[in-house]
Amino acid sequence: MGREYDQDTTIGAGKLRIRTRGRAVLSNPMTNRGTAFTAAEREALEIDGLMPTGYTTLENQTRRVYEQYRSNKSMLGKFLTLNALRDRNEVLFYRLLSDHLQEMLPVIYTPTIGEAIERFSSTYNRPRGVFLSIDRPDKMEQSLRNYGLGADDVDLICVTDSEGILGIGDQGIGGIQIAIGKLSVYTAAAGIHPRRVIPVVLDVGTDNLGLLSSDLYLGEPHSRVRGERYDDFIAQFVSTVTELFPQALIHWEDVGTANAYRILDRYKDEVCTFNDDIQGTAAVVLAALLAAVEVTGVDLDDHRIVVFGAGSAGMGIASLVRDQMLRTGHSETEEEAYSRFWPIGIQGLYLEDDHRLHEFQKPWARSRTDVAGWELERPDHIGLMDVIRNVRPTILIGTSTKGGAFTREIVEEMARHTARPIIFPLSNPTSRAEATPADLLEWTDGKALVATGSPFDPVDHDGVRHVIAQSNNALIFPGLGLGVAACRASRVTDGMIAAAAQALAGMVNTWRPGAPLLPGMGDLRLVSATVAIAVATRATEEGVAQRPLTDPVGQVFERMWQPRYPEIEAI
Ligand SMILES: NC(=O)C1=CN([C@@H]2O[C@H](COP(=O)(O)OP(=O)(O)OC[C@H]3O[C@@H](n4cnc5c(N)ncnc54)[C@H](O)[C@@H]3O)[C@@H](O)[C@H]2O)C=CC1
Ligand SMILES: CC(=O)C(=O)O
Ligand SMILES: [Mg+2]
Repeated sequence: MGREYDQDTTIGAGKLRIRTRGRAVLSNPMTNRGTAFTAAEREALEIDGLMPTGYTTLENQTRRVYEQYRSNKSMLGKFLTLNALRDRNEVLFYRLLSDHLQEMLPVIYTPTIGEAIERFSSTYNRPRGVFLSIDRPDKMEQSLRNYGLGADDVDLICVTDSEGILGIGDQGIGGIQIAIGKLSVYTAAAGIHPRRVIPVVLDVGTDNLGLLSSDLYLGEPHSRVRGERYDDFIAQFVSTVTELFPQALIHWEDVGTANAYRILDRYKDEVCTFNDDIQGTAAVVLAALLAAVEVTGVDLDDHRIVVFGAGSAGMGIASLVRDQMLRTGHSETEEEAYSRFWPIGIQGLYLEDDHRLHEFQKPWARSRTDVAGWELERPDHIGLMDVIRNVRPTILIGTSTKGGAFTREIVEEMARHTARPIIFPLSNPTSRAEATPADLLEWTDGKALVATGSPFDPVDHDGVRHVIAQSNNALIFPGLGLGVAACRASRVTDGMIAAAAQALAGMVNTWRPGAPLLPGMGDLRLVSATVAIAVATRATEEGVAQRPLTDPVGQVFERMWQPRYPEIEAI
């Protein structure tokens, strides 16, 4: 038996050929268009009489569902309303989202998605995505096939093992929502076709005791599997998806620190893959830093950078900034570039003899001689305040998950030694942000150059309106995915990540006091297309593009799916 419908998903919206009739047409979100079916379509699809006779255009439907959306009082209510709409009518969902991207991004993405993930099992009503259990490896291939997509039908697979969801840690099976959320952003921002993607959660258990002790928890009810069995499961996943969907880009999301770099290093030269928290974040933050550094008038190489929370995201940022210093600055050796960074984790400043450091963190650790003679608040611990006092940093990056860590005392101490302190509290969701922009601007008398991970309102200080850049990897990953799809890149190279950062940096204009350090989320479609063109161009230059790029602008725009009702043919 064939599928319920057929759609050419390779270019534009394509033509929708529908095989089913009657109520089945209305219960499939990809074929249903509610009262926007014309009289002729209603007759051909045998749905006459199954809805009111009135006809509504997509524009009017969008106005109607927007009113329904606005009537929700809570953010989670808005999230659930949007989810229900997507389950009814996917084109209408994306049309609404695209028309109100800036307003709705905080609902389908950070911060609201954090709450939706935490409450996944208790608010569950219908499945979306693929759930793969470590206890049933024999079912992996069939589960992926059951999703119903063929070898050439998939551009993107977003996968998480849920150990490090945003800043809220291990969320077990609920992590599927971050994969779904990221893929929604790919579609809304970059026009990746919603039927050419697969969200996946790798259920390897959870160490979250709250979830394990709940009767409603829907994941494997045991602690997180680690070691060889975990690695074998990841290897099986990578080989199964590359065999089933050879054109798909594998996007890793919110994998725990101990595994994120290992997985990336193991597979990045073998398959088309990237880690969003490490590489996507690095690219967006580099772009924001380049804008901030320009405002300070001090070369990037001459800044002293504290990375507070030097895990996946923090070390990814440091690596890309280091590469930028080596490529364009006056740092001649790696040692010189490394010497600009001061990484801090939960145990304090990273030191060379700290056996708790992961392999990827070791090159960043400071030597004991670097800190000899420092006056410390506590003799056995080098904390953030100690580093601020002794190093006098000019840039402070927060990727620690520790809400409120950048206190007034710390920020005032930093501001004492630098004219324009660059301070990026990047942790998500909002409750985890290391500081709020309003506080940072007040404590520095309007001098701080600020970017955040979750959205914040503008801040008025001393007659200047400071528009706060949201330095979130959402400004990068959609364009990266689109660029890879447009030229069929076989790998995601470091050069492609750097090209994405440079393209984004090129869109920033900071001449006006208080101007944001990055484009706004309302411009996400333009940003994503610009990033995609740069990525596809670099992939071609580096010889990893499998499709000739004769017309980069045309080839990228041609691939951007638009939320419109395609022409219908009843077959
Ligand atoms: N704005 C953006 O686009 C992105 C933001 N993030 C945010 O960054 C945060 C970290 O994410 P990942 O790097 O993926 O997590 P991770 O778990 O890999 O890294 C967290 C790091 O913070 C350190 N840390 C934890 N508690 C600390 C404390 N009290 N004091 C000092 N250091 C502490 C840990 O030692 C670890 O090195 C999350 O809140 C996440 O939402 C992550 C990716 C992108
Ligand atoms: C934005 C993102 O990827 C995170 O907070 O983990
Ligand atoms: Mg993430």
